[in-house]
Amino acid sequence: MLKVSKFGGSSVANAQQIKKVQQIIASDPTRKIVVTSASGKEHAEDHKVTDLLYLCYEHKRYGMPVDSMFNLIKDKLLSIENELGLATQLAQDIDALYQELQQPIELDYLVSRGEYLTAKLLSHVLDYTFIDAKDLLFFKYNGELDYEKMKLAFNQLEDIQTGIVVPGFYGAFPNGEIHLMSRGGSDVTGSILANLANAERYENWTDVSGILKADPRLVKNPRQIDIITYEELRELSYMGASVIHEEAVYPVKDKNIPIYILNTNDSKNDGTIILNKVDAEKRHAITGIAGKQEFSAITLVKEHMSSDFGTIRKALEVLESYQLKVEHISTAIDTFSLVVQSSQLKPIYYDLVHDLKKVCQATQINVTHELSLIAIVSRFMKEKTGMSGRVFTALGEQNINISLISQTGNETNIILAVKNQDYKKTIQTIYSEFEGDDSIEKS
Ligand SMILES: Nc1ncnc2c1ncn2[C@@H]1O[C@H](COP(=O)(O)OP(=O)(O)O)[C@@H](O)[C@H]1O
Ligand SMILES: N[C@@H](CC(=O)OP(=O)(O)O)C(=O)O
Repeated sequence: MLKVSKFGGSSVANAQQIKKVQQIIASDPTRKIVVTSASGKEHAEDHKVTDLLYLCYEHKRYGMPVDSMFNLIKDKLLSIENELGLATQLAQDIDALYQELQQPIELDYLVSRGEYLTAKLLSHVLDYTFIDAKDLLFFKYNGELDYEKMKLAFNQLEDIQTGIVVPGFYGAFPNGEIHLMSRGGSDVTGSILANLANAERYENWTDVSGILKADPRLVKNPRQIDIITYEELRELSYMGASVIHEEAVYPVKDKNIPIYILNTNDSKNDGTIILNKVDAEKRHAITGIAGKQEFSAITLVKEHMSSDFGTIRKALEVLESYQLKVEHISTAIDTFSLVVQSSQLKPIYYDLVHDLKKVCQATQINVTHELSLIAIVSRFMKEKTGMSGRVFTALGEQNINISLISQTGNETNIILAVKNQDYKKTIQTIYSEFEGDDSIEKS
């Protein structure tokens, strides 16, 4: 049986980190498929190679010099090669990229070079074969993954038993052009490869010991989640728990392949296991809390809406015509609110409000900006009473006003909107409210 091991940017940020990766791979002979992100931040003030490549592209676009930024990338990668005492083609590859940068260059191709160069370097360290993602991960022109084509390519790989390293974050369109995934996409590459390999497990190695009950940048020493379901993970990651990309769930879920979130800096820690179904022996109140900032709520008021048909549908059609994604809906009798990302709303704001008013014959439309969405996720929520009561009381005691509330019949989460200024305090307050609840009840 094989394991697919994906290493995030922090795991390949410098030579010391790469040595840890080498030890992790050497400690388990079934770790034959390795995916890597581009070299990431060594410390808080450092820059991710991916961010520098985006900056190079933007500078070039505005006719500004790129050399200082490009040299940061060059120095970072070459110093890793140097410290590890490797003799590779890296310097020539980087110089060739610099030459390409003097000509018109596609953004996706340029940014993908971070993963490409890092994976080449790692393949030398591990003595595994480098497989370019453009020859293994295929997209159709509509952006969907082409699993049939990927299966064929994967089955033709000859070096799996000796080990392969694949760059994450990109693949190719049918014409061979590079197509970049969304940020954090190397997690998805790992998940796709785990699916293709029918892997025993998908390991996602990062700089934290698994998924924590809250973002460690907001809550001091949050507890670690031992086991979580795919559904809970998807909700937490979509709502901002950035430790793993929200789309990484689907390829492994189909085949019931467990995901392990593990710490490159503490490889003995069991981390978090993500499964389809958990045979729980402990019931906790909440699995985790996550949140995202910068949302707007469009609130539409229409007299006698309760006796009308189709007002919400018409409003949703207007938003669809502007390709504006609805994050949440809450409804009352003659009014409803649609929550959207502020950055998507901004450029179309006046036209959209005008169209909504006309198409829905709204009495009034109010838009509230600077909102944050916070999700409280738990697979046990259904079985527990008083959860929302505790959340509201705890927030009330801190004078935090809740702008919107939503919960679906699944009862796996409660979603709240609060003002951006209350974002951090809300997450901290909810975390403290439930912190002591772990392992209090046995099933
Ligand atoms: N609930 C959470 N649990 C763990 N980490 C979280 C959570 N929410 C946010 N994070 C952040 O996610 C980071 C790991 O993700 P990322 O930076 O993408 O790592 P990598 O570069 O290894 O892919 C952690 O360092 C942490 O700051
Ligand atoms: N390097 C890409 C892809 C990725 O997955 O990175 P990381 O694993 O470091 O989050 C990014 O920064 O978006």
